Amino acid sequence: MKNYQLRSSILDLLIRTEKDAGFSHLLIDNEIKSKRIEHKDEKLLTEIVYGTLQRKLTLDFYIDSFLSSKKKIDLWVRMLLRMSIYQMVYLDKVPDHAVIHEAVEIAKKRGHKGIASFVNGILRNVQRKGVPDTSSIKDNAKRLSIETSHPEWLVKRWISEYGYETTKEMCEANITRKVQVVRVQPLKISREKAMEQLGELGFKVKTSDFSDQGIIVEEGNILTTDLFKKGMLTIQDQSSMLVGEMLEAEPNMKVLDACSAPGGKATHIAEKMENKGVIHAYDLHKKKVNLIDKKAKELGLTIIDTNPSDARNLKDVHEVASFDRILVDAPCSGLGVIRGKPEIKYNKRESDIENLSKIQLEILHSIAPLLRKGGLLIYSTCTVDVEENEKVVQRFLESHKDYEIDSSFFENLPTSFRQATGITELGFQIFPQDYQTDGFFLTRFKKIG
Ligand SMILES: C[S@@+](CC[C@H](N)C(=O)[O-])C[C@H]1O[C@@H](n2cnc3c(N)ncnc32)[C@H](O)[C@@H]1O
Repeated sequence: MKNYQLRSSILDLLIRTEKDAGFSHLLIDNEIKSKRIEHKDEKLLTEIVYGTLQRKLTLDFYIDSFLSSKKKIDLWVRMLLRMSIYQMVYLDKVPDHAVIHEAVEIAKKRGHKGIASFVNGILRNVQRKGVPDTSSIKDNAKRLSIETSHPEWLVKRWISEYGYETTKEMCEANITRKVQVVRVQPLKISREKAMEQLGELGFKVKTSDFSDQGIIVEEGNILTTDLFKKGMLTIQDQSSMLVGEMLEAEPNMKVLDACSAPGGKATHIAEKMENKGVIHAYDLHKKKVNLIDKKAKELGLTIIDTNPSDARNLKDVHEVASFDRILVDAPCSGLGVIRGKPEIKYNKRESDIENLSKIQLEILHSIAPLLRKGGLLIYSTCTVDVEENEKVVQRFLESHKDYEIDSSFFENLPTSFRQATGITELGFQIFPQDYQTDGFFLTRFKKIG
């Protein structure tokens, strides 16, 4: 693909992520498939799209410092400037003069000579003077917000919840690249054998500490392998694999997965159960539930019984005390997965958090009677926020005296995590900077009454 076409595709993709609030990883996948982007270009495209999105606020700070007045610029022009400055400042793959040349060509074709000369002017300034220094910004939250491209409300919120140092580390981790991690389907292939085969194909792999099924892929795209196509591997972040491990579901148990789509954890649990017993899996809509069926089919798992339902209505569907294990992997603000889905940090509002924590608690309240005495319930989210995590757990315990935090949860954690910074008496907050995973929260309750 010609440089011009590639840059044009990148620009279109970036505009779509902004306009449609689309998920960047899905848009990138579609773009790669639909335009048959060559392998060498695929890497560059992914790098520029993610990098530009991850650093949007920082790049806007740079752009605005070169504008003479509060000049309003069209979205596509701003996007073109963002992606060009991103390449000039953070990548050394393409020389600055080539980046500027391509940007000016695009500006000429999509706009007119005036816009081309405006784009040229700003980019030449960046080339000559460099980007402005942020160290003079005195306010810690504001500086961190600009330097790491997180909205100021979020930085302030995290500082008040976790302190400045942890927040800084978290924001910095969120602008690094996400590593690919896969889970082996152990009923089809052992982890050792899968790693051996991946090694032979030239992949750089290592084992995960989170799950005996996890493989970290340091280099190479797993989606193209036969192992993946034949359902021997599936993509799953390490922190989310910890749920399947800690639920301790055994063959022939009856399990409830109340918020299940797209089925990453349900299929993991089915593997742990050796595909024996039953998992009742729910999500809000048929379309979502179909995703669980699709994943189960790909992996050759047959014990997941799926149905659309609001988890808050399940107490009318199932008998009291009828489940051995329950998973509530709740809908959440997703602030733990910002590294892989940078658009989340720009689209979320602080008011969403309050609303979500209400729903999370309602789901827990309504499914609580369904667990049998002695059974285990995991509550998890892919977010980093006290309101949605520890506070929901605390409120649930206050109103359910028949439940307690299962202390063996902490003892059963893999040894390397037992002293983790995010462990409290209410659960385990995994920060994205701690193990290069998604940010994630999980805790395990035991029913005692
Ligand atoms: C974090 S995701 C679940 C991920 C899934 N457990 C996995 O491992 O693939 C949360 C899910 O909850 C669903 N959801 C939201 N509100 C719900 C509700 N009231 N009842 C059931 N599911 C709900 C969302 O559609 C979303 O698919």
